[in-house]
Amino acid sequence: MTSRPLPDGVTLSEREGATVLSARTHACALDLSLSGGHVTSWIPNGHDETLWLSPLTTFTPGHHIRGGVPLIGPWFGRGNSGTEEPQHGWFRRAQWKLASVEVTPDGTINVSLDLAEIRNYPGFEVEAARLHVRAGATLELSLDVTAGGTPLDLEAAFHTYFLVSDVRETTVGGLENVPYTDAARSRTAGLGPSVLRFCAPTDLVFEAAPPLVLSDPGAARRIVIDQYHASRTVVWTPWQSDVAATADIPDSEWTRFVCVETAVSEGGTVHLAPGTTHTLTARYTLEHS
Ligand SMILES: O=P(O)(O)OC[C@H]1O[C@@H](O)[C@H](O)[C@@H](O)[C@@H]1O
Repeated sequence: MTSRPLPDGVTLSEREGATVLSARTHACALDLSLSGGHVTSWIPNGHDETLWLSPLTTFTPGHHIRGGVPLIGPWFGRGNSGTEEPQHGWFRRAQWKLASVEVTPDGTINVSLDLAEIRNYPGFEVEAARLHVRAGATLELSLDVTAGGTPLDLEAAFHTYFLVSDVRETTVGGLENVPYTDAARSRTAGLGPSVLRFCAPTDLVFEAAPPLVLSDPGAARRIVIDQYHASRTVVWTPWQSDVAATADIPDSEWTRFVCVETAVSEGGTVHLAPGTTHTLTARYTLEHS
């Protein structure tokens, strides 16, 4: 961004070498790191924290942050080939730069970040990417990805870690009869239940991205998840049995989050002609229940 002054309530600070933007307005509090283009906290006025952030995470540039909203792309997991490195692509490890920030009279914060570090991997030529964050009573995230000079089979996701009081009590509605593959169980196929509950490690890839409701009765709240230009919803929790496999999640924290990911991935790839752009959007709205 130019050297224009930041709006009232918006500050930039440094954490472990990363630049962190914090905004405090009468509509919400928002924190995001320019390393990874990563939203780490959103607290709409009248509610508690929405996003889980690992107490063991690092913000160090070049690594990825555990928790918040990791930006996945330009491939998901190990990609269509099954062999891409690093896992979940490089957007979440790259440096992003502040393109603009404004606060509207109602306290909504609009931030745009541009991908500042294009990495070259054969078959994944990215010309540009921009993240738009609109945070107030709702949080809306849009990721524009533009293909480079060759066609791009794009995979991308908002890999959002929602803070819940207990994953064992948490449910997800909106996936009834949606076909899924179960990545935790040899990719067996199934159909989503009317209400998805958690009782084991879960890694379900649903073949649609409908509106969802994440219910957290312990916190007496619901989170409405609206998804646009997405083809997949991924629901993940390592559960108690698998949490130790992820070094930057304390073993005791497994009950405290569930990932509901708005994605174009795993059979739902977007085929982009050179120079064309796809925009993936997720919007979160909190309701007291
Ligand atoms: O540890 P990572 O790379 O952030 O991935 C966490 C999880 O992310 C999910 O999206 C995947 O479906 C899981 O298979 C994976 O374990």
